[in-house]
Amino acid sequence: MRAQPPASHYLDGAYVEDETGDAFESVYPATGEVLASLHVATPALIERAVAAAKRGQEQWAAISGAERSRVLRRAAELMRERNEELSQLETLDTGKAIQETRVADAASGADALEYFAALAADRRGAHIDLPNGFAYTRWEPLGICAGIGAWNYPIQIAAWKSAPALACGNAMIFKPSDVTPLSALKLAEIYTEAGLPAGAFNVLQGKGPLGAALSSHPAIAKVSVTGSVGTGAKVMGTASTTTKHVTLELGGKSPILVFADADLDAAVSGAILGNFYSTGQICSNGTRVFVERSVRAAFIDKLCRRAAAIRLGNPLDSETHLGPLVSKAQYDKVLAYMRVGQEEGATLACGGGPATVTGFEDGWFVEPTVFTDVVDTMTIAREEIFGPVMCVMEFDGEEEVIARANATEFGLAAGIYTRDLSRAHRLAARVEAGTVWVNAYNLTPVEMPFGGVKRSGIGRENGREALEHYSQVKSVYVATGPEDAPY
Ligand SMILES: NC(=O)c1ccc[n+]([C@@H]2O[C@H](COP(=O)([O-])OP(=O)(O)OC[C@H]3O[C@@H](n4cnc5c(N)ncnc54)[C@H](O)[C@@H]3O)[C@@H](O)[C@H]2O)c1
Repeated sequence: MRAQPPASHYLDGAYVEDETGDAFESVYPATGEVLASLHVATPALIERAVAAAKRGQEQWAAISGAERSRVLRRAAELMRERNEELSQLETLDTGKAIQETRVADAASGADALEYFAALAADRRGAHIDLPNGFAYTRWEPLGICAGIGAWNYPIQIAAWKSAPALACGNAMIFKPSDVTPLSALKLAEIYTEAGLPAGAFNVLQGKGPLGAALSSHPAIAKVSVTGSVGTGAKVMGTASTTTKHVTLELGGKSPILVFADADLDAAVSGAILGNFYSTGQICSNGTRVFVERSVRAAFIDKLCRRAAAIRLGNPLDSETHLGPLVSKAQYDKVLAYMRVGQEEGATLACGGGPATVTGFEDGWFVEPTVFTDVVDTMTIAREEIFGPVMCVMEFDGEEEVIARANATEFGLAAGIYTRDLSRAHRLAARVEAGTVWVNAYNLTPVEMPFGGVKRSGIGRENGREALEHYSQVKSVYVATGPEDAPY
């Protein structure tokens, strides 16, 4: 199985290769087969990308908002037309089941392009009346922005970052994760075909050191990273050396609160989607499921019956629910957490180990896993696992559960299942999270801002709020009368 792109990088409107950069490979997680061989960007290539982005940004920012909107809309159309091709590529690169990638990856990226296309044409400042004149504000682009992606939603992340950046008149240099390097190149092709000026969107391949080089480059004004809390902290440190703007979309250990009055079937669906979708590799997953004591047994019974029906299999088969984990490293990490959970005394209600899929014996498949009798201090209840591993805990009453839900360094998301809407709103205000779902979980429409509090991040993607993270306001004071000098 091959998915070799014409070259490793895309800059200044074309594919570019530089074989002097270290070689690395992208593999299909279901079989371990090599999909593509690529090279890491060299320092010379980084400089070429920065020079191209500077030219591209000047040209792009000089055209009208309405024109920028047309280009982004055309790119969204192309993404939708190519959804099947892009979904297959994403499934090969990530191992995620095609039934997911068809609806949640390029399609979600196209939503972002469309949404920010609409806003591109409507960027306007304020008029402020003053005693001796007036002031007005101008929203201006930042310049060159760097985007750094994680491997779980490669093309979606590239689109969620580049769409608001481009809408505001910036250029972007995007670095996908080296684990999933392929689909961002396809997005670059689409932008060029849609009429984006050369250099306004570039893709450089590489690992941590390339991310660090972009985060410290003096000509780059902003860096937006999606990744782990540790990486976010490093990026913030590096970016501080040149006082860059940062957006950090980081990890989580989010709570789902299930009250006794909830629709239990809906709560079980939320817990399943919020733990097993994308084989559990989602930042906002609700991996700590707190269930009110009186419904605990019924909840676990329904949950395990539903989990047992999850189909692991060929990721390219439309009937498959779950594919493998993305890499051997992630497979080893998730299995280690499954062992630690048992060693620390949690009860294994279902799953708990590697899974064998006929015809894909070399794939990195693991069983959807539910631990019960989990105590808040256990490792599996505190650390982000990033695999299909759910912890179920019981609670008695609102005060107890909100304190326990908030007792974490993370603050990405939370879910509340109850029929008592006063309680839902009361707790939505008290839970420390960037996004709260009431009687739903893990839905991220582009119209709604998304991001974390506490160590889960800074800044927001999506929604109108994202534009403020890709532009800066300039105040212009205009005097309409004489100014008295005090001396
Ligand atoms: N909040 C969100 O929106 C969101 C979305 C998806 C994933 N995530 C998080 O991402 C993590 C999983 O993805 P991952 O394993 O690819 O994360 P990671 O932190 O290992 O890597 C993320 C990206 O940062 C780059 N990087 C690594 N070191 C760097 C450095 N020193 N400077 C600059 N860049 C550097 C990597 O090459 C990669 O492109 C999880 O913690 C998950 O919660 C968050």
